[in-house]
Amino acid sequence: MAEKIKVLISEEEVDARIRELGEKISKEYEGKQIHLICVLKGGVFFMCELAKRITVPVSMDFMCVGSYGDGTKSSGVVRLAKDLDESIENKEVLIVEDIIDSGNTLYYLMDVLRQRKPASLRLCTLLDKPDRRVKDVHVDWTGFEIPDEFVVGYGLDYAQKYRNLPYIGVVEVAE
Ligand SMILES: O=P(O)(O)OC[C@H]1O[C@H](OP(=O)(O)OP(=O)(O)O)[C@H](O)[C@@H]1O
Ligand SMILES: Nc1nc2[nH]cnc2c(=O)[nH]1
Repeated sequence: MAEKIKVLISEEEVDARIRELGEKISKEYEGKQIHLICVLKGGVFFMCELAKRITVPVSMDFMCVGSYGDGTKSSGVVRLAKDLDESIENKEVLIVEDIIDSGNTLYYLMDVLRQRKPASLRLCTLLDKPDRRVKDVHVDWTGFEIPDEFVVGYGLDYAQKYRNLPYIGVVEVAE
């Protein structure tokens, strides 16, 4: 079975939108330092590009969580594989995620991080798939709302493949 990738959002569209988000976020945090938290593994490409477009000072840390394994459906159980290195107490925390789908991952993560008493806790996601939400999550900045399709690229994988695509695509399996 061969897999083909259909482009859903082009590299140029993604780049332009990340620039816009960087401007908006920089304005919102004027005079402050942002502590970016990247949700590994998928969030890493978006985090790097977004961080480069933010003009206020930033620090960053990384957390690794997962509930999908190699499949296309959330198991519903979020596993914390790597915690943050530093305390977030009194910091202006911005979580940077590649996608919010069922909401299970972010619901869990926001709950864990809120208990650590950051000065503020906000969320920026490159993609949002609102049709599949089972847990209510407040999103502060969204790159693109997308339909209910399993997407790859820009950090997003299908059985660990395709994370390195510079655009967002949908996997089509041809017999
Ligand atoms: O809203 P949800 O349904 O919880 O889905 C969103 C999560 O799914 C993906 O992570 P995944 O568990 O595939 O781990 P990965 O980033 O390491 O690929 C993605 O990076 C999000 O963290
Ligand atoms: N690769 C990938 N991971 C996801 N995790 C939650 N939704 C998705 C999706 O559409 N694609």
